[in-house]
Amino acid sequence: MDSSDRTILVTGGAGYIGAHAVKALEERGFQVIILDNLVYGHREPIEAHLKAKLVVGDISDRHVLDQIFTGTKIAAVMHFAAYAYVGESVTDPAKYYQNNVVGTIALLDVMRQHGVTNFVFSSTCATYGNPQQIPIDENHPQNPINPYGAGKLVIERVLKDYDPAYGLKSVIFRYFNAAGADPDRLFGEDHNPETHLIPLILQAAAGKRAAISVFGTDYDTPDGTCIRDYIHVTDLAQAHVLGLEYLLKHQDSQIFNLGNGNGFSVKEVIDTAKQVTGKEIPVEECPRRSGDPAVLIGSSDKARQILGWKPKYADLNAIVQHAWEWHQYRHF
Ligand SMILES: NC(=O)c1ccc[n+]([C@@H]2O[C@H](COP(=O)([O-])OP(=O)(O)OC[C@H]3O[C@@H](n4cnc5c(N)ncnc54)[C@H](O)[C@@H]3O)[C@@H](O)[C@H]2O)c1
Ligand SMILES: O=c1ccn([C@@H]2O[C@H](COP(=O)(O)OP(=O)(O)O[C@H]3O[C@H](CO)[C@H](O)[C@H](O)[C@H]3O)[C@@H](O)[C@H]2O)c(=O)[nH]1
Repeated sequence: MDSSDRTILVTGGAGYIGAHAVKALEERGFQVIILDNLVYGHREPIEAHLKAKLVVGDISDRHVLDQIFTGTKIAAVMHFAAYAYVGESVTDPAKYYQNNVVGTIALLDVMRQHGVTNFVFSSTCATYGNPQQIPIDENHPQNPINPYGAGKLVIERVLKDYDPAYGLKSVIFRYFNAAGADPDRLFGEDHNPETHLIPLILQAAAGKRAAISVFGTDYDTPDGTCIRDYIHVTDLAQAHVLGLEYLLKHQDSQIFNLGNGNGFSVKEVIDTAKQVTGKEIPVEECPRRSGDPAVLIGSSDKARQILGWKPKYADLNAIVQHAWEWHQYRHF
């Protein structure tokens, strides 16, 4: 790999996980072009804190993609761009299949035309559906229970078929619950609307919302609330750099879970946030949210063994602490 082979196209790089990944790529000496339509992404922190060139455009815009691939030799595409609201995917599945499936296939078509054959894909533990055993490893059956997970699974299948047919090599990451923020406070989780547990708890701690709703207290878990595997976004970003380097070196398609292998209940996350923030966090007990499995915990042994990935911030305290610092000190 010479220096001209170190430019990576990062779609969705102005979003939550994408921005952290671009930071990690730049720290590792990669050049980055971000393609983001800014429907959910944020321009300001990208332009303030990253060297990457931001192209504002859509993954399904063939013209924009042609310009990017013609202008620069792209070693790989890291594909974060997608819609990611599970609930909305149930009420408006067309929006999800159009963007996450049709849009991704359009991107893959243009890559093929330009001879770009390395692809890193953001998949999700939502492709597994209701777990048959815990922890979930990569061989667990995949039976998604919502259109968001189903669409991600379609792309996993497309990638499986494109490898032998077109030589398209991919690393697929199935994330568990991405959380936390950049320890240097440059980026954080800034979804609008926000649906994820930790940022909503911190909004309640900051007095920006009246209370945190706890969706279900009658699950078959020790305290009756759902258990999830929270993974620090900086550790996710690091895994992407390792996955990319593995792909470029070995030209070998792989699938990896990314989680910590530890589960925390909703009540435990709220208790941790109380300790970290020193604030009262009003709680409102609510009915279950439809489609939520009681427990989701992943085994990431494969990523540890093959990629040498070691999460640096596996402790829930650090995850919540970094998220809280970013909430308090954010500039944008
Ligand atoms: N957040 C999680 O816990 C989680 C878990 C599993 C998988 N994922 C996946 O990780 C990826 C990133 O998630 P995130 O939480 O950072 O979401 P995000 O919404 O913060 O980032 C997605 C980015 O993609 C951009 N985008 C969407 N559609 C686009 C299009 N057609 N063209 C160009 N840009 C487009 C958005 O503007 C946004 O900046 C997604 O693919 C998501 O499905 C996220
Ligand atoms: O206000 C809230 C928000 C969430 N929860 C609970 O907190 C847990 C975590 O919920 P999140 O919405 O933060 O995340 P999910 O577990 O729904 O995450 C799923 O959706 C994500 C997409 O946003 C990713 O795909 C991820 O891999 C997938 O597990 C769930 O038990 C949920 O019921 C609450 O009790 N109150």
